[in-house]
Amino acid sequence: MTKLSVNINKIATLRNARGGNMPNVVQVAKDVQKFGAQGVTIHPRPDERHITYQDAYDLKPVVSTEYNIEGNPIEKFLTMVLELKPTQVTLVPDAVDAITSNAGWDTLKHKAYLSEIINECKHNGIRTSIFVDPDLKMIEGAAHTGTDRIELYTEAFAEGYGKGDENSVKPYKECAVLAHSLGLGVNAGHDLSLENIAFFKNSVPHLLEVSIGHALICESIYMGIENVVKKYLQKLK
Ligand SMILES: CC(=O)[C@@H](O)[C@H](O)COP(=O)(O)O
Ligand SMILES: NCC(=O)COP(=O)(O)O
Repeated sequence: MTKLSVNINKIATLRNARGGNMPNVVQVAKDVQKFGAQGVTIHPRPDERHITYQDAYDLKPVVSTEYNIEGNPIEKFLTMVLELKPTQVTLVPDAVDAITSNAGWDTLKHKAYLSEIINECKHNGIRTSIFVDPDLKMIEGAAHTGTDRIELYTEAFAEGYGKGDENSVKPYKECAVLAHSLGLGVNAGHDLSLENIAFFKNSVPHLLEVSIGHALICESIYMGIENVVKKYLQKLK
């Protein structure tokens, strides 16, 4: 079984459009867990354009499943993570002005930097994961940082698969096999959807967790969030 962690960034995007509290991100986090999701993911960005740092604190008491906080480990982010002690922190090298995450870490170039942060998080009882492109060299580099897990950046797969190229999953399969052999847990995320998740899950071994947000919320507009969460759970069995 692969766990589903629902990324609720887009619920906050909608809320922020009017400045009130509708939809309520805390209530949505409670509900997706009630519908069966095994985790809640947030990715607060420095400009707080969707999930805010305050949301991260407000969500802590209601996330009874796995709480996964993603982000670039700038000082403010790291302070918050060390205070909140979520189940998992996923380190993502996103630029301040990036519209969304668009690359994984260069784990060779940033080995010392990542190792230091990972060590600190692990000392505080937080599981660590680092966002990486499906590149065998980056997986080997990740193993040398001491991280518990990697998160495979799945945009290239989603794009290729969407155009009918089933071979786009091959590098992910190879990276997952290597990561597992090196003792790393394997997560994945970005642009996964009801269209591509079953193929990805059935092709990539050792997949512990997927975090899905953008497509899941879009699909929920038409099908309802309870129904959509349950459809993902069915495909991830
Ligand atoms: C790390 C990652 O893959 C992202 O998908 C991210 O967590 C989503 O962030 P946005 O909601 O800001 O696009
Ligand atoms: N880590 C990926 C994530 O949380 C959600 O990405 P997306 O489904 O919003 O592209």
